[in-house]
Amino acid sequence: MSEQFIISLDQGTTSTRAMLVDKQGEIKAIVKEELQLQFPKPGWVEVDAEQIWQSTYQLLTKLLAAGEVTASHIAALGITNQRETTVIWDKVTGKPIYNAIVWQSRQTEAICEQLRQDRYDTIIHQKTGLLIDPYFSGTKIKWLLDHVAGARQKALSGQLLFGTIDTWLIWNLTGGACHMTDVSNASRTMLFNIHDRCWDEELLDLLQIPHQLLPEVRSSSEVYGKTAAKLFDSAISIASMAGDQQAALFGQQAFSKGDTKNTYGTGCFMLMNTGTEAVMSNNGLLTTIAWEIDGKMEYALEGSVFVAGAAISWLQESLQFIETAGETEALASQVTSSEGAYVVPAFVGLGTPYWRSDVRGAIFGLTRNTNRAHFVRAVLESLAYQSKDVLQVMELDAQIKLQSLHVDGGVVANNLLMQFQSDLLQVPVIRPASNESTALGAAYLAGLAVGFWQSKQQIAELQKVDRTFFPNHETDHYEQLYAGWKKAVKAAIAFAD
Ligand SMILES: Nc1ncnc2c1ncn2[C@@H]1O[C@H](COP(=O)(O)OP(=O)(O)O)[C@@H](O)[C@H]1O
Ligand SMILES: O=P(O)(O)OC[C@H](O)CO
Repeated sequence: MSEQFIISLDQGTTSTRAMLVDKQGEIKAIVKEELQLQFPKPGWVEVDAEQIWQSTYQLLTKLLAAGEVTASHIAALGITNQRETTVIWDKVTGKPIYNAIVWQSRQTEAICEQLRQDRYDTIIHQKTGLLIDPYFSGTKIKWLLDHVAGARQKALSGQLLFGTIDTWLIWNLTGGACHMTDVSNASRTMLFNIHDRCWDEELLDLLQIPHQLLPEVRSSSEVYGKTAAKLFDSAISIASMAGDQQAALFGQQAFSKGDTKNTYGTGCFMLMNTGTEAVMSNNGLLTTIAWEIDGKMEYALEGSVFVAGAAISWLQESLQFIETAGETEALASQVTSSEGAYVVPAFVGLGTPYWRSDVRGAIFGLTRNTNRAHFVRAVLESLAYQSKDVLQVMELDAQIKLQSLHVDGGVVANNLLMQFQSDLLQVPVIRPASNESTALGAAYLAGLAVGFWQSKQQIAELQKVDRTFFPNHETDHYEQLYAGWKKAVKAAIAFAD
């Protein structure tokens, strides 16, 4: 049998998934394993990096068995990963010196506050496209070197290696032969100059990070190396690495400037392809590298909503208004509007474009008539309003008018919300047939590198749409609703002030 599949490995925050993808872009087998996060102190989020590697390896073995194939049937393996999460390990023993610090973790807030006070905001934004925040890897590396006994000394003597999860996995998969990352992951470290395409010496000095700790930065689609002989019955080429949000953009075939996707999971991540131009935002969006293919780097603007699906989980788990997330659609359909009720689910503050971590959730416009259906509808609508908040500044910064929005993530099963999103934005909302855009993106990038697919054009032809939601053109009505949302957000901010 010839090489029939690409393996796509999607290492996310709460789970790892591995898939076999065929030439038609169909997923032929999928296996998944949950991960145990650790919360050692309030606001800290960590995970056992060794567990990530061990479970990934087991999952790959399981995938081959589930698909009834051997490694010789695999054309290439692609890696996509939760971004920013930081691991430092000893290159001799291969053991991490501490847990991986997860992107959500706030333990480096004090380091960030110092950088803000020292007025590094502008320089960091200009060089990296990012804002100073514990979210990104740079301050997490500094924290590890400062807090783990002996780490700084070992780092200086070249004994330690740093990596985001892509790097940690490729290093283990290749038996230590590849200490590499790709440009999309590097662009989330707050150490990478996204214009000059290199680790930035000034930022490394600022955070006291020795250069020898850092991986070599490669493109997102090329053969980096092969899996170590001991792992599978034959070696598999590893041919893509990409951060999961960028991979989702690629998986949605958002190849042209202005193409935009929104992933509705726990939070929302919206990315717009801005082509070869790194558009710098004046409104709190991040500028990030989308991917590099054949020496050509492309960029994206990114905005995030902290609470999206998490608000649905809140209805289910904390308020017990619903038993399953899916019920929200039938419930909200019982009414034609929220009748003036607005829920601002700012449980952990507001992200783009407000960046107010001190704001908390609020409810407005209740009447004696407001019932469960109105309330659930208001929560669903809040996801669409928050996405519009992000998109408005994105269009402004990119000087691009959105033509349609590609969507993915667990929440997009909700037809009522997708229709409302289309009405509110006044553009078609396109839901793909497969909800695995992230994994498909990594598969496509790997497939391009080994000739499994010949071109982006060929990949674009694989696109299968489940449903397109077209806008209802009562624009005044939706503008009025949105104006109400803006007032609600303003009032929630005023309450925090
Ligand atoms: N039909 C639905 N309507 C609204 N929300 C939903 C629906 N189905 C799932 N969700 C929500 O989607 C979220 C999970 O999406 P997922 O993409 O798996 O998230 P993540 O990758 O961030 O863990 C949960 O918060 C869940 O409540
Ligand atoms: O693992 P996910 O899908 O929640 O994605 C996490 C993001 O990459 C964080 O930037």
